[in-house]
Amino acid sequence: MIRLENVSLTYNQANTSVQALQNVSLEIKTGSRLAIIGPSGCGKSSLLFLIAGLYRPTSGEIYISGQKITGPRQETALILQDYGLFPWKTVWQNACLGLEIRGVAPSEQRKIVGPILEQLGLGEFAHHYPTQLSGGQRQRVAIARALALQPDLLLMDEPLSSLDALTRENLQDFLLDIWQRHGFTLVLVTHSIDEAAYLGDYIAVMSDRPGRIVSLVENAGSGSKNFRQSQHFHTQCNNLRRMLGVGAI
Ligand SMILES: Nc1ncnc2c1ncn2[C@@H]1O[C@H](COP(=O)(O)OP(=O)(O)OP(=O)(O)O)[C@@H](O)[C@H]1O
Repeated sequence: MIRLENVSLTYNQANTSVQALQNVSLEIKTGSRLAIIGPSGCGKSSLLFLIAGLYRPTSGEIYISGQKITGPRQETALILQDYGLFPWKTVWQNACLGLEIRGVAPSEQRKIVGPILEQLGLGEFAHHYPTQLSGGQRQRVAIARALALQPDLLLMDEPLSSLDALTRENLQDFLLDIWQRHGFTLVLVTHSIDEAAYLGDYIAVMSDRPGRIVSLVENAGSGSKNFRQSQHFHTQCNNLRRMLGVGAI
């Protein structure tokens, strides 16, 4: 269980202060998929960085499995929008990076990363560089790098936003598949109403800045591949659209 208790965050800079989040309280069940959606600048990424332990709340507390978060934890993986791949490293080297930083021996890295690249359909691209890959393949390398760390919590910030619609839908299915196989908790920030409704078994809808959770929507039925074609999916998208206000994001 991930628990946020009255979390607020204010960025203080030289002469200005910006309150990004205000009294966010939220419980995320272990093994669930939470999609966070809200207007641009409402504090979604900030919330993700707080859960990752990269930022500290100005007030309030965050607990993961009962442990108060005071910094990054080994079992949390974070994937950013630009994927964070090093262009001068191959797919294999990029996928091994997290393990290398943790000092895992190369022989062990091979045992962990080999099967993951195969599973993600990247086996034959192991010696390619990121510039030689499509956007969808790059995203899968970033996922491979995260999975190599065997996370129990995967945080993703707008992971699919730069991809074309078809690749995006394929990767959404792919993400569900990976989630089913690996059983981590998934917390995903997205601008896309469809994506939130397709991927989240819970959807946290945020207000304008300072961001608050205005609604936590249960999204029964999501997680199956034919959900996108269902009436329930379209109803859910319309509900979210109403909550966010047309043109709000
Ligand atoms: N490091 C920072 N220093 C100062 N202000 C920041 C910092 N990071 C974010 N902010 C401000 O905090 C607010 C929330 O930003 P954040 O990136 O969390 O929002 P977001 O909902 O993820 O935005 P978007 O949907 O546009 O990506 C914004 O007003 C932003 O300008």
